[in-house]
Amino acid sequence: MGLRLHVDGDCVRGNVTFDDRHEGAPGIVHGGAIATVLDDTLGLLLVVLGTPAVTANLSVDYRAPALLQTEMIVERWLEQRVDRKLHLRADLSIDGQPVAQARALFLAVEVAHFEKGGRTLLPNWADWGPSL
Ligand SMILES: CCCCCCCCCC(=O)SCCNC(=O)CCNC(=O)[C@H](O)C(C)(C)COP(=O)(O)OP(=O)(O)OC[C@H]1O[C@@H](n2cnc3c(N)ncnc32)[C@H](O)[C@@H]1OP(=O)(O)O
Repeated sequence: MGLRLHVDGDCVRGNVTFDDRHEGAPGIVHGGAIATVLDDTLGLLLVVLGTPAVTANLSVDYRAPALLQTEMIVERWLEQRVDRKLHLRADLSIDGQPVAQARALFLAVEVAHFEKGGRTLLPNWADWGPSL
């Protein structure tokens, strides 16, 4: 998806441009592709926050048609943390106009949680960022 991310204080920002592979309705990005970007890229925010965590719940408000071949801005930040529960936001916009807005509940886990996937893991969570 050509996603480029950078850290800006406690916020992670990035640019993404969807192409024909991500088409849903004619000329419009599939909602599942949008949800994937909003969910999956929250991973870098978790590295910034220093907290391994996984998505427990994700809800997306689709506010305007997301056009193919159009650069969009993705922004993610922590809204609130209560014990293991991280309430995160992720927004997608074009020229400052909202396209999609996600609210997610992530639950903090031990890095060992990811061993269930059977991959060899980097032991230090802070080193996971570049793998995005
Ligand atoms: C840079 C690289 C980064 C790589 C990692 C990035 C992560 C990418 C994001 C993902 O896409 S992760 C993949 C999709 N998600 C998952 O695979 C998660 C699958 N679910 C689980 O593994 C477990 O359900 C989970 C760890 C989320 C929770 O199990 P736990 O046994 O640890 O918690 P528990 O069920 O006891 O619930 C703890 C609290 O959270 C609440 N809770 C759990 N699931 C909830 C839910 N879905 N909605 C609302 N609340 C929920 C639950 O009610 C409870 O509240 P209280 O403490 O107040 O009683």
